[in-house]
Amino acid sequence: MSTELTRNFSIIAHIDHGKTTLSDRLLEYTQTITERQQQDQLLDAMDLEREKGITIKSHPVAMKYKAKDGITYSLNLLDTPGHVDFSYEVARSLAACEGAILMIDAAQGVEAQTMANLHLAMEQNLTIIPVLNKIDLPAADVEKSKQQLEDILAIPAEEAIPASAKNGIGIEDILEAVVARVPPPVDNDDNLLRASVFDSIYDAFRGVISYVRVFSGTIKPRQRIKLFATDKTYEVKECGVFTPKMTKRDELIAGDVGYVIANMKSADEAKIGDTLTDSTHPCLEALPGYKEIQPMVFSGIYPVDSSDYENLKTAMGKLQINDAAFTFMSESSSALGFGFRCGFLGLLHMEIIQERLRREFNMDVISTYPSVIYEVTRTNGEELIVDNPSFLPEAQEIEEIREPMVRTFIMVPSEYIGDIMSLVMEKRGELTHTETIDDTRVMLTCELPLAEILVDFNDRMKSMTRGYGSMDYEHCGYRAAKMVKMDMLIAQEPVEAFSTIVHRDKAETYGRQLANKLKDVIPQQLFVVAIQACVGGKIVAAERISAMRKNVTAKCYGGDISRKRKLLEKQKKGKEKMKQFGKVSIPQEAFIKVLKND
Ligand SMILES: Nc1nc2c(ncn2[C@@H]2O[C@H](COP(=O)(O)OP(=O)(O)OP(=O)(O)O)[C@@H](O)[C@H]2O)c(=O)[nH]1
Repeated sequence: MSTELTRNFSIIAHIDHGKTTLSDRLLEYTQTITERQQQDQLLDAMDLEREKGITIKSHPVAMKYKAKDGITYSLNLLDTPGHVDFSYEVARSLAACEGAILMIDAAQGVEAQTMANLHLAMEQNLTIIPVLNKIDLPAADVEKSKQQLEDILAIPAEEAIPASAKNGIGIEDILEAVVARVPPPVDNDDNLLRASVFDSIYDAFRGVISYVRVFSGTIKPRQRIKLFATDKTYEVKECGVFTPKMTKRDELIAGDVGYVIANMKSADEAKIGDTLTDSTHPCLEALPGYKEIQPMVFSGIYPVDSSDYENLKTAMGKLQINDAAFTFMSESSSALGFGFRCGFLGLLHMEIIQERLRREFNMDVISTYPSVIYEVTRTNGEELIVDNPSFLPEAQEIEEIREPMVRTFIMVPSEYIGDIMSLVMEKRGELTHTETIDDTRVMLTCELPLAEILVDFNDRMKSMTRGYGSMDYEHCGYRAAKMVKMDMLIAQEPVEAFSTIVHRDKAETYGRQLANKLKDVIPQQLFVVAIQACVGGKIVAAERISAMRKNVTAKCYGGDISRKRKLLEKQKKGKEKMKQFGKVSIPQEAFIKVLKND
């Protein structure tokens, strides 16, 4: 079967540049959906996506388009998430395409994520169609955006298509460009089935649904298929395409983008990036690019009320079914009780999971300070991966610790360069490249430790630049660093919920901040309590809480025994909510306050 009339493409853009609006307009123009079916931003199906205004999951859709040459083409559009946490999904979706529409808001110009997403598309050798969107806005400056295309992205300005996704301007030009410029898929002539799984979801009624791009051969119901990563075989129950609703087809052929339902039990059996083939006539090699998604950021999530543990576990299980990138395993902490160690793709992903636990499952949770993954070489040559400070070996057993680094693109108005550079220095980063974007803006490329941008980097960059800065990052390997484990001792007892892995040069400052906070939240005891931040047995910061004798019955002179007893009862109850660390009792709220504040 010929793939001559098929075009597979994605839309990539900086957040808010109009990707979802353009997708909707393309569906409307090709009459894939009627205007009546059309709701605003149809492709962003999840509630949270709508609320946050960002696309999280990729949604493919098949369209028929009768071009000016009179021929009807099959167009497959793969929507991609805009945020860097999900760049793995962007890369997978792009691998299923031959072309990409690069959208640029003509009022804003090229932004940090425009660059990052364009790099991903160029790595896959895709044909790029630049679209200058929002030309209806008075602030739109098409000429300036064209100049930026040439200067920054090295894309010829005459290739750009001016458009307004909102008002439906330029839509036909975009579709014509897709047909004319994006090459049709190349069919492998051995006819063996090769399909790449670029997403999989779990549906309560239909089980696991794998989103696939067929590169060669065909998929049909009742065919036996095999997945490369697991070597497991399945029988195809149904296959079809997205219109955007799932629509059954008799077969999927080379070049098609669609879905396959086989008898799979859980979403992680159909791993994203895996290759699917026929089990009786398999292809010999998997398609390139199979890679497990690795969570980059870890944090403990604990139920505030310990009786919610089982409910929390069930809720996390449900979330994981549709989000293979989220991982969790049980862990316990003497301070927080039983909970889970969770892995995320990045901070936004972490925020989304926490928010969904609260909203969709009504869970009141507390999460510990986020940590990255460290690579550790022991003095005996053994290699370790450490995502939890408690598992870091003793300092004398460590030969080297390496931390994950990110290449960060920061686009800011020129007058803020100085401020941003000091922020980057403070965060142990290095400026590697500066480029002038236009007469008012520059783009700084920096290398920074991931751990340093986790918490407040983006917020501080935004407030420093009064909201005019934008940033994006990509992972760029590991680098050796002087990392140490810092313990907090309260009355000489280490409290592991507060242990962290920090850079040696920052241990004092961080230790002082934490000791100070703890001093405010730990109640006075009957004796002096020392709070000490300790690195390798050496105290780097300390605070003390003075002693107090809290005699709750002092005011009850005379013989009011029942009142006295009541007060003592009350005091006892209060104690139950405390956690005992050696001689000191710390109330649960103290942990929540310290950990939540960070
Ligand atoms: N004036 C104007 N506004 C537009 C146009 N296209 C999109 N918008 C608006 O820009 C905002 C962002 O558009 P979206 O389509 O959600 O952007 P997106 O790129 O899909 O965003 P993410 O899904 O977060 O990556 C919305 O408020 C749109 O209504 C346009 O051509 N003109």
